[in-house]
Amino acid sequence: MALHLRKCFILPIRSRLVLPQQRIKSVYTTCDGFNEEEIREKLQRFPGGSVDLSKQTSGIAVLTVNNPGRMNAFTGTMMGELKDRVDELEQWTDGKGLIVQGAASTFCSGSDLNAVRAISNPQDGMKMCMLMQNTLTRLLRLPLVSVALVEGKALGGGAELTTACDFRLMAPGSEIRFVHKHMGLVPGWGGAARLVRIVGSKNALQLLSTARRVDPDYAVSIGLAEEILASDVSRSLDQAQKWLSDHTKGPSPVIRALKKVVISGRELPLDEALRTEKQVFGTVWGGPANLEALAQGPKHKGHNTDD
Ligand SMILES: C[C@@H](C(=O)O)C(=O)SCCNC(=O)CCNC(=O)[C@H](O)C(C)(C)COP(=O)(O)OP(=O)(O)OC[C@H]1O[C@@H](n2cnc3c(N)ncnc32)[C@H](O)[C@@H]1OP(=O)(O)O
Repeated sequence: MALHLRKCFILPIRSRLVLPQQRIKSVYTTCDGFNEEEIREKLQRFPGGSVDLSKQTSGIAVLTVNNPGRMNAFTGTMMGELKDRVDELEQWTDGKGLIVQGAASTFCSGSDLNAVRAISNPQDGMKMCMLMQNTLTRLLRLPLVSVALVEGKALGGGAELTTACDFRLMAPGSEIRFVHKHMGLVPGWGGAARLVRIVGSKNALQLLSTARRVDPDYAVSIGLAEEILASDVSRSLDQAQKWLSDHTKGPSPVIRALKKVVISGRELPLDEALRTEKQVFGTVWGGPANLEALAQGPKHKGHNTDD
């Protein structure tokens, strides 16, 4: 074990965040006994569905959990595909926004119970856990403003997936539900750690210990969701696109830099967050967008500076 550890290079937390010109690092590495190939090979035995990604010239991408015959439950192969899509998004340097949705107007009903039954031993469960925690942590750390578009049901791992986005928009009648207690489980994809940071530990403990249905009104009241969409289900994605484009108006490098400084403010001790902020500031100060704004002179007279 000692020899094994000496071979590992444990990255300090600051180097695991998204820094300029640096790949986002994973939570678990070989030092933690994590072998991605091994768990992905095991999960390959549970095929079905897909995780689709469409990147638009607007700088907004749409990631779709696509397994409608099973309420968009994650099969084993879909867990691997989600990781591959996050890899793709990390390489997408023109991007500034991301919408995560489910197919057929419902979000996601968590892990495919058939896969769960087949890997229900602690060792395999924790390996699946490490794969999904790595992926969802990197998803949240992408330099993209991300929104979970919640229609229908987001249950179990599906509820955890909503917490791996910066924001949540909910369609009328939709629900987020941490059903883990009823499965004799706790969240394993990082959903508990993120939920505490979103709604606070009291609300998080209530949602987990009651496994209650969180409808849009309640979600907004506890800060789990930003807004409730208009009732026209056929336009949910359009509404989410409009909401996100309003929140990402401006040059992509600036929007990406803003997400980076918020990530470091959220995850790093103050001194390190300040150092990261200075580093990111250096990537935009005197950059094209800054120089163009200076050339235009003062323009922020009205309340809405986006006019
Ligand atoms: C903890 C976390 C983890 O892995 O760490 C997890 O996510 S464990 C998984 C946590 N998720 C759950 O416990 C949700 C389980 N699913 C449900 O409670 C229900 O299906 C709802 C999602 C509420 C939808 O109910 P509804 O009556 O509308 O439809 P339904 O139940 O007939 O489901 C339609 C079809 O989707 C399938 N289906 C639904 N959810 C599934 C799932 N998670 N895994 C595998 N199949 C699933 C059903 O078996 C059914 O297939 P057939 O027509 O062929 O019968």
